[in-house]
Amino acid sequence: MSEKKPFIINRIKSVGYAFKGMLILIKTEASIKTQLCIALVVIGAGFYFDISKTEWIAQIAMIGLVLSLEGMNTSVEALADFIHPDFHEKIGTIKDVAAGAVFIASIAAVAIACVIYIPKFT
Ligand SMILES: Nc1ncnc2c1ncn2[C@@H]1O[C@H](COP(=O)(O)OP(=O)(O)OP(=O)(O)O)[C@@H](O)[C@H]1O
Repeated sequence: MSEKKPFIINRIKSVGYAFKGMLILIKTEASIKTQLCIALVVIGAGFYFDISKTEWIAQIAMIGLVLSLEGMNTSVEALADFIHPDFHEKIGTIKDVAAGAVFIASIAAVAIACVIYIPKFT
């Protein structure tokens, strides 16, 4: 806690910590790297097919949702491993549920990609 510093300084420091966390995710997590590659391909497809403003909004929102949930999933996994490094049924369930959240968002992202891009091929 850094309560004595001015509000704005604390906010800037928090953004710095968040940025550091994002870099750690991108540098160390294979799943985030994979999701980022998919995001770049889909962004490229967006420019190639000249998708509409509404389609860009849906696409950017889904990319943000999947990447941020993937980050939260990584954080839950790290926390679970730190708290309980040994095998435990509950840890397994906790990790499965966190992964399940990413899966739900991924299904929605694929569905939105189908809605946007399938008509471009027909
Ligand atoms: N300590 C544990 N106790 C019980 N089951 C576990 C434990 N650790 C992992 N598991 C099981 O293995 C699965 C994969 O866990 P793990 O931590 O390896 O995640 P991962 O999906 O491989 O993550 P990443 O892709 O980031 O490496 C979990 O969803 C859970 O079912």
